[in-house]
Amino acid sequence: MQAVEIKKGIYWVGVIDWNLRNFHGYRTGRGSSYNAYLIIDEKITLIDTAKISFKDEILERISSVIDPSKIDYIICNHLEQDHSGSIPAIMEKCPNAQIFTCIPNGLKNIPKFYGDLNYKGVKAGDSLNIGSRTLNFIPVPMLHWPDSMFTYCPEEKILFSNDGFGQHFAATERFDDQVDFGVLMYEAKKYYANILMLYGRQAKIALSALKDLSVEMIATGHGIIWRKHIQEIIDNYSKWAEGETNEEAVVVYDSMWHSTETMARTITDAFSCRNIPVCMYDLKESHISDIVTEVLTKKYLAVGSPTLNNNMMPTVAAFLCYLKGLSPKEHNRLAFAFGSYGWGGQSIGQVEDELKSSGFTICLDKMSIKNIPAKEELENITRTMLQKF
Ligand SMILES: Cc1cc2nc3c(=O)[nH]c(=O)nc-3n(C[C@H](O)[C@H](O)[C@H](O)COP(=O)(O)O)c2cc1C
Repeated sequence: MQAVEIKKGIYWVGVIDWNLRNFHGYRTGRGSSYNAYLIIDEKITLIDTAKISFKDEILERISSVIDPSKIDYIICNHLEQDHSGSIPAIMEKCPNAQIFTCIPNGLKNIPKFYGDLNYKGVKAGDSLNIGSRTLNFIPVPMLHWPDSMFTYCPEEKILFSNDGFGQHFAATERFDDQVDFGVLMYEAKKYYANILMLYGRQAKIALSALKDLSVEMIATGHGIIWRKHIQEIIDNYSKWAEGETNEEAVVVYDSMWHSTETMARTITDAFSCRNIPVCMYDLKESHISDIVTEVLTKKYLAVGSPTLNNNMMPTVAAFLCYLKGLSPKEHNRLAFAFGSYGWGGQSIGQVEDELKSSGFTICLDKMSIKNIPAKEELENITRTMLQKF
């Protein structure tokens, strides 16, 4: 387990989690990594750690550079256990090390995680001299926990951004110019959609804090380090945080006997007839974390469910629950509901209500069809869609 020198005297000592496929409900098809960075200076400094299950691996990587007992400072940019979980194991090796965490929320909460250790709170504008280098602390509260912060090293022009700009992407390569750019940006978008979409306001504040910094490397807490495509990822974060959407559509549904599915196909076809790029997802086959990645940048969303026992289908309810949590309410996105039913037909109104309470503007009356759609009913959907779009 060798460290990777990312700049003279600065080492990646993280962990690659090749087999991670489910990260608190987010499907991580490409695995992930927990990136930690070791700076060799007068004060040996470790920035972030890794999940507790990988404590031996991170210690081995650190040991390939120095004896871990020599660590003076540990910067905890974020308390979540994928970044902080190995702190106790590392502190056993360097019991006199000082742990830096954000004031007030990091300092207040960290004892609940790791008990009584040598903590020091830092706030915006604070800096730490570690010898020939300085570390400046930039709290980014709610990006995506109250304690989240970035650490910036002006002498090296490196931003240690923790969850900001990260991606769940396991790879032996460490830099953005070494991996496929399309895959990398897709995974960065998927990360933003699933973890940060609801914090657009906070993302904009974080981006404005970076405006005056000279950054040559963004050393993320997950995935690949940015050094070539820094402007592209910052530009995309600005667009995502603004809630910019393209004239594109997403159609999402579940169906028991294909009637709602037939409606979904008709709706998809109508978008396509209007040259609105559209993708269609059956919730039995597609994962909600992949679907919200598309929703992030597409203007229209159509959601369909048949009625099952006076309700929408549980798959649709799960999708809408996830979407409601992530939806930035201030963005003007357009949506409508559709579905087939047998008698009461409650599901379609329920879907519409959920879309409204997720902050979507309803752009078309809900479309309900009793039992199997007749040809004229489908033609009516097409006509309505073509008139609207
Ligand atoms: C187990 C089951 C429960 C159902 N419950 C309801 C219901 O409570 N209210 C209703 O209007 N239709 C109900 N239906 C009828 C379906 O909504 C109807 O068959 C619809 O056309 C199915 O659409 P789909 O082909 O997209 O699955 C039920 C159907 C099944 C199989």
